[in-house]
Amino acid sequence: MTRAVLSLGSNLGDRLDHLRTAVATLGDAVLVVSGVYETPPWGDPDQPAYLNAVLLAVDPTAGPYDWLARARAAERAAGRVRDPRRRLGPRTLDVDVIAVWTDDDQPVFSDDPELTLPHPRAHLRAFVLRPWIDIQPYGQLPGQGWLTDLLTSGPAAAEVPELSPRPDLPLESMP
Ligand SMILES: Nc1ncnc2c1ncn2[C@@H]1O[C@H](COP(=O)(O)OP(=O)(O)OP(=O)(O)O)[C@@H](O)[C@H]1O
Ligand SMILES: Nc1nc2c(c(=O)[nH]1)N=C(CO)CN2
Repeated sequence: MTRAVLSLGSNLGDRLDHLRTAVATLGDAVLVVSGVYETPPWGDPDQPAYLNAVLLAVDPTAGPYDWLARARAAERAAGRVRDPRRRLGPRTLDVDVIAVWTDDDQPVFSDDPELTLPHPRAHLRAFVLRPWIDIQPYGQLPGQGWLTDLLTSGPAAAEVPELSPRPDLPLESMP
């Protein structure tokens, strides 16, 4: 399995630093990183605004569960503490596995609660789709369709105007 789209989110502490920790932890597998967006909290409104970004990672040796393990390692590196009473509550870093493709470019589908693929709520989240389309303008969310369609007429479309691009917060260091 080679290719994965991962989403990054942070709304506690030094948010940009936490996103950078995720990119650094994923290391050489990272192919391209989106710009950063400031986004209102989704699903649990009583918490600070998030910084969100999406990245495309490639590693011929990584299977789907390796991407999950790397996502969890990045969250640990950013000191994430889980609050079991608040599933969508604030966090230093959240790294979700949005979708994975095999060597021959076939999307992976899984209904394992430990790793559901594609991520079951990705199509509802402008904070995932908007940064993703920056790095893959012709991208598709497997099982849901074109990113362009999801962003213009899907359930996430209404939230797009609430996202603020933050070009002043680059995730990757300039050459
Ligand atoms: N595609 C996926 N990416 C990340 N975690 C997943 C995925 N599918 C299932 N999980 C499982 O979801 C559980 C909860 O993960 P987490 O606490 O990061 O959820 P969350 O980020 O708060 O909520 P959401 O999944 O809605 O973004 C984890 O135990 C993980 O194994
Ligand atoms: N804007 C925004 N809202 C969220 C986010 C997130 O990354 N961005 N993550 C959540 C839990 O996964 C819950 N709500």
